[in-house]
Amino acid sequence: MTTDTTPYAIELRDISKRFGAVQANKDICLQVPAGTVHGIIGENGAGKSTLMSIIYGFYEADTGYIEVDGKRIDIHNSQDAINAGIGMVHQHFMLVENFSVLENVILGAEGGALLKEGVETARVELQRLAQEYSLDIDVDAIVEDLPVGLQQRVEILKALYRGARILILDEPTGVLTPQEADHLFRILDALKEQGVTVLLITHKLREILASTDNVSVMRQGQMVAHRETAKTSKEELAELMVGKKVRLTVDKDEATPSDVFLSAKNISQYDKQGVKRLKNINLELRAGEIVGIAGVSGNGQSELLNVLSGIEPMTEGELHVAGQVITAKAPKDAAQMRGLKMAHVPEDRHKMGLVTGFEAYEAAVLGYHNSSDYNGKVLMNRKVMIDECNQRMADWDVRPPNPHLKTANFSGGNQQKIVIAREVEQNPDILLIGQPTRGVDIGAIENIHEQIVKLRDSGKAILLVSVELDEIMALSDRIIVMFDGAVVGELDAKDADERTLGLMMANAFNKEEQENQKGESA
Ligand SMILES: Nc1ncnc2c1ncn2[C@@H]1O[C@H](COP(=O)(O)OP(=O)(O)OP(=O)(O)O)[C@@H](O)[C@H]1O
Repeated sequence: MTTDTTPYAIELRDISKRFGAVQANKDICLQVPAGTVHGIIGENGAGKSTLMSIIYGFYEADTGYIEVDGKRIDIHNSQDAINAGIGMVHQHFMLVENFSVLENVILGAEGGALLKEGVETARVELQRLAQEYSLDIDVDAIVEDLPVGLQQRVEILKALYRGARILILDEPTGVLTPQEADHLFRILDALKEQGVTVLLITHKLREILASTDNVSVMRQGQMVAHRETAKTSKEELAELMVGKKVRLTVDKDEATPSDVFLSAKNISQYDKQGVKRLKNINLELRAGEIVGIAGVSGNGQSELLNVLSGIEPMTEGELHVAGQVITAKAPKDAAQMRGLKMAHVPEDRHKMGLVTGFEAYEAAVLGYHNSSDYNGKVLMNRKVMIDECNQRMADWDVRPPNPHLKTANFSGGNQQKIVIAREVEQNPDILLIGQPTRGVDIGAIENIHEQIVKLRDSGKAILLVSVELDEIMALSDRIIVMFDGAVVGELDAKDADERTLGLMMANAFNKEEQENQKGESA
């Protein structure tokens, strides 16, 4: 109970959950007042997603129970959670892509909605919800045509339509552009105003400070601290999460770039529909430098990484790498690019970085599995693979350090460490790296950034794509800005600030400068 005897919207009492040897949650207690946004933070593998999965009925707790509005409820599956007014927006959306927003929302909650009047009633209800919560969405749009930010709003609508009064958001901004993230936080304000309670999991302390009322910290399966957000700081929260002081900036000396390792000349790419996704890209990557690509996602950065890494062919242009000229007529695939000492950390670890059914030691050699280091004459050399995996898990602090755990069963941030370690430890001449710290906790970010700078200092070339402007500014020596498939500007990282980059990313920089000049001369 809260002090004024209003029951908490949700209260967790001594929740514990074990997976084999791993105690994922231990005696977790949490009290969340109604109409508040409650942040939950913790290192990768601390047990946040497990706890949310228990609340939403994906897992059953071994011991402990949950109260909603002061009443104990038994949650054995997601339907029980939905019946108790709990909704969840997952990191990976669960939508039918070729269905409309309306169809997605009523799917599984049809009741009478399958009948014609039912659909109309649902449409009216959806429009009302969309308006009430600032969701700004066309209910007849087809989901696959919507950008990720809007797809996420469909997930929120789905939960609200099912009557959710408690909404769980697991890393909701991981895939959003800064503008989409801002809109999401406006939606959270609207939800709060209507008395909805939000549980927000995020690694971004800036978001915690900006949008939550209270925050709880998990470490190694336990709840170790609760704070009122207004009375804490980034530094305190980082320390509470990791158990030691964390450096929140990147420490690096000035770059001394030398030989050109990669040169893209007039590279263009058309997609299957004939739309030009990459427009005459020219760029050079030199030994000993980190080049950051800034841009609102969807402006060609992913296509650029895919073409440079050999995952997709270019349509026009030339790529010069390690003395070889790669063209649309003489393309190379990803395996051949690896042979040119180019490594690639893909933006989406699930789709391209890992095979989630593989054990960690198998995933740790993916793409390099034909190397004679791992591939014996007849069978794979498992002992070498497992020994190496053990070593990397120790060096990169992968938790749990178990080479035989399926990669699906590692937490998101630990999956990311497995992928990055695999690519960096090949000691490539060129590293293409997309969203290196997505879903990664603050302590592990520090380590990943250090490793990237170390690679640069050993004379390697790094191309970094990230939606995190802070990360681009902190790591890069040079920043290239993309807009609508083209390079629209380049800056020395020393001259970059958030405002300039933001304007360049919206292709509005020169326009604003011109406006300013007009204003001055008037
Ligand atoms: N189905 C499962 N089988 C075995 N172990 C699991 C399973 N799900 C989670 N774990 C383990 O439980 C622990 C907690 O994982 P969880 O995903 O809850 O962490 P998290 O705090 O959400 O991490 P992240 O920030 O990286 O997403 C981890 O050690 C993880 O490997």
